[in-house]
Amino acid sequence: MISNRPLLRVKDLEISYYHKPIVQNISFELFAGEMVAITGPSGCGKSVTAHAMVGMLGDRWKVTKGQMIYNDQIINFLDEKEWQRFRRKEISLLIQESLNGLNPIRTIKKQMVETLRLRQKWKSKELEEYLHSLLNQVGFSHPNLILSSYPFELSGGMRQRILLAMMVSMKPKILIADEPTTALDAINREKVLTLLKKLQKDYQLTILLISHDQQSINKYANRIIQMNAGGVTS
Ligand SMILES: Nc1ncnc2c1ncn2[C@@H]1O[C@H](COP(=O)(O)OP(=O)(O)OP(=O)(O)O)[C@@H](O)[C@H]1O
Repeated sequence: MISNRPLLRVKDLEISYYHKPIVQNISFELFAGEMVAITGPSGCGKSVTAHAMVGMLGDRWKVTKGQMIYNDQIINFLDEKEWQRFRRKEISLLIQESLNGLNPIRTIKKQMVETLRLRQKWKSKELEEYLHSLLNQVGFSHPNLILSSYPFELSGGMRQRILLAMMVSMKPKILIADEPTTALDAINREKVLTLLKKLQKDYQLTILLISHDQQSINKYANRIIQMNAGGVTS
């Protein structure tokens, strides 16, 4: 069920690089439980906006105007430690580069266990069962095979689904997926988007999908936000 109170409000946001405004007039709201797509021409500021929402703008970037309000709290001014906590518990960002974020010399199991231990202490049997259920949820019917694999042994689509499982295990309220399917072939693209839709339903997860793929957006999103060089028009 989609709530009628916004979980996140972005109000008249301006983001600058070296004090020069690059992205301006960004205003939109996200409601709990919906999947919203942001689309717009290349370079209009979709990724920069997504990074601002999780406190991951680079050194020379700054939010110079406007507000980001999450659950009635202004989050513009969180410090790095607070952002880290925020990214684990509230809003997670899945970006193409996160695929490289999987450590190539560690098995999937080691990496998943590390992530899960960030959230809570586990007894080993429970941990094992939870790992299996997470991998089942993202569509793997032979979790043991996946857990003993190294990232290079898996396809891009499989790695994407593992990252999603790891993010979901942190139980964020909002997941921002920035072009999650661009590097994938049509079959894997469909798998990842179907999975996002399932996670939205199963966990009441709010999803912000940044995508150029109009067909997928129309098929999967509850609502579309159109961004352009002048900001957000919806
Ligand atoms: N590291 C950077 N240094 C300087 N300018 C940058 C940097 N990253 C992005 N920009 C600029 O910021 C603007 C917004 O870029 P952004 O990547 O957010 O666009 P986008 O809408 O996500 O594009 P795409 O759809 O191609 O991913 C663009 O004008 C881009 O050139």
